Amino acid sequence: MEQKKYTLGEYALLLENVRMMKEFYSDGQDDIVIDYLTYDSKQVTKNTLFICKGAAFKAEYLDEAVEKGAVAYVSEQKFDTKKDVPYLLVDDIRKAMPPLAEKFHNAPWKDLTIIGIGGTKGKSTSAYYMKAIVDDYMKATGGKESAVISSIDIYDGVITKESHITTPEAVELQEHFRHAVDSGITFAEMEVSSQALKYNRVDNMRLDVGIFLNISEDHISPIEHKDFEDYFASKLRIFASSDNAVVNLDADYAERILEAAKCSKKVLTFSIKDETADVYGYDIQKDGHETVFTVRTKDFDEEFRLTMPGLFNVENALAVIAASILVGIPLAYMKSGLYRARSSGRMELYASKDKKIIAVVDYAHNKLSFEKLFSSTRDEYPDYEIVSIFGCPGKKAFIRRRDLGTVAGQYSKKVYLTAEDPGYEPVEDISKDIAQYVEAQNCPYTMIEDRGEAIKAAIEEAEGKTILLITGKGNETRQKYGCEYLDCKSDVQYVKELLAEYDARC
Ligand SMILES: CC(=O)N[C@H]1[C@@H](OP(=O)(O)OP(=O)(O)OC[C@H]2O[C@@H](n3ccc(=O)[nH]c3=O)[C@H](O)[C@@H]2O)O[C@H](CO)[C@@H](O)[C@@H]1O[C@H](C)C(=O)N[C@@H](C)C(=O)N[C@H](CCC(=O)O)C(=O)O
Ligand SMILES: Nc1ncnc2c1ncn2[C@@H]1O[C@H](COP(=O)(O)OP(=O)(O)OP(=O)(O)O)[C@@H](O)[C@H]1O
Repeated sequence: MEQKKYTLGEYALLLENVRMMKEFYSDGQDDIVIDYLTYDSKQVTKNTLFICKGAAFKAEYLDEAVEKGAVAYVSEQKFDTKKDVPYLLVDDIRKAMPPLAEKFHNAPWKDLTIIGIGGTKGKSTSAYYMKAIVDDYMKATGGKESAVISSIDIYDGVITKESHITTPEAVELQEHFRHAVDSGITFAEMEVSSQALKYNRVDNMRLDVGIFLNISEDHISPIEHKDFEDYFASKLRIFASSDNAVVNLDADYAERILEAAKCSKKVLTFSIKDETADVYGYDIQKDGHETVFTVRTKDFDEEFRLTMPGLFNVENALAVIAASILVGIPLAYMKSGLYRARSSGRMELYASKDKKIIAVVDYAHNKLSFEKLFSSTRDEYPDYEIVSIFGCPGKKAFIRRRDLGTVAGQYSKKVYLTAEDPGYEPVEDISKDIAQYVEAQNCPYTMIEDRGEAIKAAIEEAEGKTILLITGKGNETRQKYGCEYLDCKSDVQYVKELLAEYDARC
């Protein structure tokens, strides 16, 4: 469908109306129609309104943009461009992007039911649980597969791609929503990161439901959040954008989360501990590889099943059951969707033919997820000894080295320390940092930089029934070394190949 386009003057008026405009220089070109909006000079085409933003922005990007067809730029400062071009100066470019993006794409979010998912851990898993439920409902009612914006991948009806960021900038976000609406899609699930909330990526749109899963110390570093309060306060901002809210009563700081959620029209709580929760999960048991649990709400008291391992996933399931209730999805689709739901690179389980080795590829990489993963594995597989294989990223979230080393050391028979996006830091230095905490738990360890070699050694050296927890990379096929992303096999690929070799040997 052809979208309505606006003139430079109309964008200027918008910024004036929302009191963001500092200075407008039109050079008499108010009536020029804007055909494209971007902050990346490489993407500029004819009649683009170009956004200058970011710490790494250079004046030469603007010159390149003008050369390629930008007819005006929005910026916090004036640039001495090679060619004279109109400009719109604003105080805060991050705040200015969402209204511009919303107008350029004609507010597509208004035509979608959007479920936003926030929290330290479980966002991607819950997004795919929600998607499975919505898509079962859509299939039964003749609707289109829902759109999803997650840290794993993005689907919007037009684009399917691996993600590089959890929550895109408003310019891309609204473009994905526009694609979805134009493709006839009516539902979207999206992860809402703390960075997105801090840096206004989800301004100028509403979530039909905002889910708050949990909060634990993470993402604190010079390039993310300066401290826990900044991280937590950013996460709580999800409710300011949500019509309805879902809150985990079992989360740390639940009272403060509930207080913040009060600005939403309706709040549904969930819990596996508190019977008074609106969505109460109880009787959680294993039935073979399946997790069985019962859910009590004011309208039903029903058994659900998850085929994806991980007892902690019951919490993610309760969250999306609450969201499904809020958007009116019938019970049958909650059940069928959750039964088949999967999340790529999360709790993917592979066993050797003799069942002596189970390899779990998972994405746990902070304290909260490590504690949940290791304790849940001990409960779900009591006959197996845990051996873990993981690393930590270079130059960020330093606290993880202590937390992961300690938790893994507590639960594991042996730890293999390996590469996980080392960036500019030598893997050996990162591994040594983690190793001191593993050692403090009297747990033996080995340092093997190559992930494939580390997994291979763990399989070859396994004694008795062993469950390998291979964490932190999921299904990713790239490792960050320096500023380069180098192609590599995913942990899933390594596990499949190495278990096949093991089976052939036995
Ligand atoms: C703090 C923050 O929001 N940073 C994001 C932000 O960077 P920025 O605005 O500073 O821009 P920049 O990277 O300095 O680049 C400068 C500008 O030059 C432009 N450019 C660059 C090259 C060129 O040739 N031409 C050109 O026009 C770029 O398009 C960009 O606009 O905009 C960039 C996209 O333009 C993002 O990639 C970047 O995320 C960085 C890489 C990042 O790692 N962010 C993490 C911390 C993050 O957001 N993580 C959360 C998950 C964590 C959580 O749960 O909170 C997430 O949502 O992914
Ligand atoms: N509700 C939960 N509580 C704690 N840990 C969880 C929960 N759900 C999943 N996990 C663990 O956290 C890992 C990451 O899960 P997931 O990718 O769903 O979270 P996320 O919030 O998207 O994470 P990230 O912000 O790192 O992308 C999983 O592999 C699992 O080990």
